[in-house]
Amino acid sequence: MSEQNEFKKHMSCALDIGEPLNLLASLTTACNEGYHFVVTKLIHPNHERDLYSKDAPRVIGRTDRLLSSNDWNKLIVCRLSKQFQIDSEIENIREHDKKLLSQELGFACHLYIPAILIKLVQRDNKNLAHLLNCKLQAGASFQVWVETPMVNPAKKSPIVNNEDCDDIWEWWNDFRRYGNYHKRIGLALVMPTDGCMLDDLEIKRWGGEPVKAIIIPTCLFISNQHKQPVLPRVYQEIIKQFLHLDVQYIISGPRFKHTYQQYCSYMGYLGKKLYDQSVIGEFSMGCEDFLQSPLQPLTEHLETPIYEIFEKDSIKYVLYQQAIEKALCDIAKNISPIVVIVVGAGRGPLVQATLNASIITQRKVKVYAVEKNPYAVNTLEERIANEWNDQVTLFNEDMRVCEPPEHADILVSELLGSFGDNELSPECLDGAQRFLKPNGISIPQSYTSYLAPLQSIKLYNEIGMSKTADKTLQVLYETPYVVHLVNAYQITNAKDLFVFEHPNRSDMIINERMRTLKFTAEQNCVLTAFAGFFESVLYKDVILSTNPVTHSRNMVSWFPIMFPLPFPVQVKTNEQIEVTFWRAENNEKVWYEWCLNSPFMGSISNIAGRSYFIKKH
Ligand SMILES: C[S@@+](CC[C@H](N)C(=O)[O-])C[C@H]1O[C@@H](n2cnc3c(N)ncnc32)[C@H](O)[C@@H]1O
Repeated sequence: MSEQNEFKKHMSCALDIGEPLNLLASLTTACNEGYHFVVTKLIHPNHERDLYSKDAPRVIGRTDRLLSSNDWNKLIVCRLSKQFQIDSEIENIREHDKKLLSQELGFACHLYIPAILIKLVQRDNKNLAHLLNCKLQAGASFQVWVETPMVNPAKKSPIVNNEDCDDIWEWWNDFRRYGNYHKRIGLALVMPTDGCMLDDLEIKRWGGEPVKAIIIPTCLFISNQHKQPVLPRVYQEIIKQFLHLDVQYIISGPRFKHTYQQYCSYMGYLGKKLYDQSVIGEFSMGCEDFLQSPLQPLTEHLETPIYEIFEKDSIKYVLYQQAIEKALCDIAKNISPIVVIVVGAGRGPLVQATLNASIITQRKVKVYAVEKNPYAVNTLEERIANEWNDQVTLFNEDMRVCEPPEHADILVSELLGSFGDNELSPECLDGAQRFLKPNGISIPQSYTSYLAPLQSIKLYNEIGMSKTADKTLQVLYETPYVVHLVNAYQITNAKDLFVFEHPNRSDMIINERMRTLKFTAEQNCVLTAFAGFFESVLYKDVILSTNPVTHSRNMVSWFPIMFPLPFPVQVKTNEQIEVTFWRAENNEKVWYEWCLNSPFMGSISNIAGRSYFIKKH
């Protein structure tokens, strides 16, 4: 494991030190106990502020010389001194609190505090949103962490009926909508003190929100047999859901049977334990929510690191080998050797899988490898000479024009992109099937793209932030991205979209497609994009899948593809999300277009492939 991964395994933990009289002493103690930063009130409890009387003290809080600016910026997250009623209907209260809050936010800016914590105490927080967004617009550098219970506390009250019991997510959703989903407004979720109240759907939706911190009340810790603090399994499961998000953990509340140091070292231990349990994590660590352009292997030669990553995914090759074994067994016994042509052979793993399958099934094979990348061919030449004893014949050509000396019983390829057909597997295999015998087998036999509606405010913002001089926002929001989705909520299960079968024996081969899909939202949420996956039938019952519900276990080769929407769309429970997708082509290129029909009628994204397309040559 790389050093960076080791580093990522470390949970960043903060201690909520309340309102200490001696900030420096409390900070030093917390740091010595292993905490990375502290949460405290910015305003010293001894400083009562009065904005109206003439001889009111001018002192706002502690002197900034108490800490270096670097320490203020790295070690202190602030709570506001009180719950400001800036959305009060009473003007005097509203204006008074607005002045105090403005002063406090100004002081936070002055100190270069990295984040401030605020609480929402009612549904309507328009004025608070207005003030905070003004500060952010005016250049305030802090993040705003909205402290929100994971479960609405009102839900637990026997006297509140369901209609009165607003979903706390709605408060948050309204608040950040006022600020147009500002990238510096995030969440500090408070762990429920009654774990059973949290349902799976709610947790998943929080997973698609910009969660910056998780607050763990000290009352949640219990003692293990060594009298050390531990979190009950139900809370560990919650932490697991947020493990790969970049969140900080804040320990808050009085200590009971344990020391704050013990809480901190337990969190360190828990982080390591949970990371060690997540198998997929090791491969994809460091790629979380990172927007990548889909590969164009047809027109751009892949490089060594990419082939290396492919080849690390043993599961993919195990599945291919199983499919080749089954296909070899199905070929008539009188055919020997069986001609297998591996098209797009890369550095040879599927050639190797074919030779392995030949040994296992005891069916003699003659293998041709077709690869257009001259640098990968270099490797294939070396393997033919040193590993494969001239059992393999190589063609350094495009499969669409290559003329092998004999026709194939089996045509093996892996030209699949994150959306199945998006690296032009259909076009390549349609070109290559000329040299497949009339009853020959293609592995894969088919692949189907899958689509699911997605909520990810983080990724929505990331796209906007990737703006450069040569890419307009319109281009960025109608380009698909390959992305390891972490800070995202898949709103419903994916549905199948486009199917491609090989060999394609129809008289007229058409790889253009158009289809409309409908999904039903299970809860109120925000639609920001569509996620794309694929399922491929390699041969008979050997399936390779990236669709979450059928995902090939431990396979890591493909991250999902994401088709963004130009702006977030609010969706209500049971509302229909309807989208139309096109796969279109001309002589030069293939591209997708997509259009939201419901709950909001959008315009067509990527018309004529103006922002994104896949080159054919
Ligand atoms: C996704 S990689 C798979 C490589 C290898 N088979 C594996 O599984 O690791 C696809 C390979 O097909 C090659 N390729 C793509 N289109 C091709 C074409 N039209 N003709 C020949 N090779 C092609 C690429 O250069 C690349 O090496």
